[in-house]
Amino acid sequence: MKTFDYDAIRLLPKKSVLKSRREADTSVTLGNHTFKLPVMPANMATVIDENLAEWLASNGYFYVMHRFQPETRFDFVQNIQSKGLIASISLGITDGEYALIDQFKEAQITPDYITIDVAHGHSDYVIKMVTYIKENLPDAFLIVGNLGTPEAIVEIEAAGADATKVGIGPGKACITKDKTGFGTNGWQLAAIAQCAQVATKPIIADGGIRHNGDIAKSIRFGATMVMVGSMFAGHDETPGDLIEQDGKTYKAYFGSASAYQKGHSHNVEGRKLLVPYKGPIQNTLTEMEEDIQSAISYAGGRDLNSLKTVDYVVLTDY
Ligand SMILES: NC(=O)C1=CN([C@@H]2O[C@H](COP(=O)(O)OP(=O)(O)OC[C@H]3O[C@@H](n4cnc5c(N)ncnc54)[C@H](OP(=O)(O)O)[C@@H]3O)[C@@H](O)[C@H]2O)C=CC1
Ligand SMILES: Nc1nc2c(ncn2[C@@H]2O[C@H](COP(=O)(O)O)[C@@H](O)[C@H]2O)c(=O)[nH]1
Repeated sequence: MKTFDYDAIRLLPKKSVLKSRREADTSVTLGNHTFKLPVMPANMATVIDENLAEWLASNGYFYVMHRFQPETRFDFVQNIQSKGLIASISLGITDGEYALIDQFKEAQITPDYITIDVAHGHSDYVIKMVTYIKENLPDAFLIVGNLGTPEAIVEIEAAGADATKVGIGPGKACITKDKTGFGTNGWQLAAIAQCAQVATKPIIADGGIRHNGDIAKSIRFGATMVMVGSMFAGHDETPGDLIEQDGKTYKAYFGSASAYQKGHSHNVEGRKLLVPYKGPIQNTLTEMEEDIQSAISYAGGRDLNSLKTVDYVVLTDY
């Protein structure tokens, strides 16, 4: 099996048809809605909170709220939908999560997007949850993760997922490969390519995005959108206090399977690190948009579709 990752790939330019990069359209449709960028912040406690979720929804960006304050999710959905905004939440697969689905059904409230968020999404118990959600909240757009193989994509799509999320262990706060020996760390982009070959529904590339150019590369190899953790952590709007160290300013970024998030030390697969403080998140989103517009121009097109067919080289020294 040939493997490669983001750093080994260079996309090859085609003749541009744009007078200005500002003409390039970076919008993407997922389910019934169209968003400004093919990018979403990771559903992690140090990346998003309810305030940022509402800001993103109000400004045309997709988001997935995390599941680590489980008791707030019902009110969150009710509140954000009362403002005419999209509700997008995460669920686990433990018994209590079924009760939340029942609560939504009884109240006749359907979150617009639900993401099943577990480490190993290719699981009988994930399939059971997919089935339950599709039976009880059929109008919710269901994203299921995380997966890392074509077999998993085929089975989870067949179970009823509307989109799948690919990436086992490429995240910056991740220690899965060291703790278990498993995952797509080091070959995440090739894993996306393999999964995309069998996928009939959108794929979200999750983890390992270190540069804005990695967004274009993800789309070239089959992703519809990307999920970004560490690059979104550290902003004014992301959760956490500023930390001063050696004259520099940081914010904490910790894995959802870190002892810090779990509150215990069993089955830890994540770590805590500091990321540089980055100021307002709008600046980062604008830079991403401009870089994706440039990428579309290099691809010789007018929108994200043009990225899907560009040629590329694999650098052999990696
Ligand atoms: N993308 C990635 O590479 C990874 C992401 N994460 C993130 O960390 C958070 C916690 O993940 P997770 O531990 O799945 O969530 P949970 O702690 O909610 O566990 C999921 C459920 O599945 C059971 N389970 C069975 N086998 C596994 C397995 N191999 N790995 C994990 N759970 C298993 C667990 O039981 P029991 O605990 O008794 O085994 C638990 O009931 C999530 O937000 C997830 O996205 C974590 C690791 C990797
Ligand atoms: N193996 C682990 N993966 C984790 C954990 N917490 C989150 N994640 C995954 O990382 C991405 C974000 O990656 P980044 O490279 O953009 O920082 C996130 O969406 C999860 O899929 C964890 O504790 N362990």
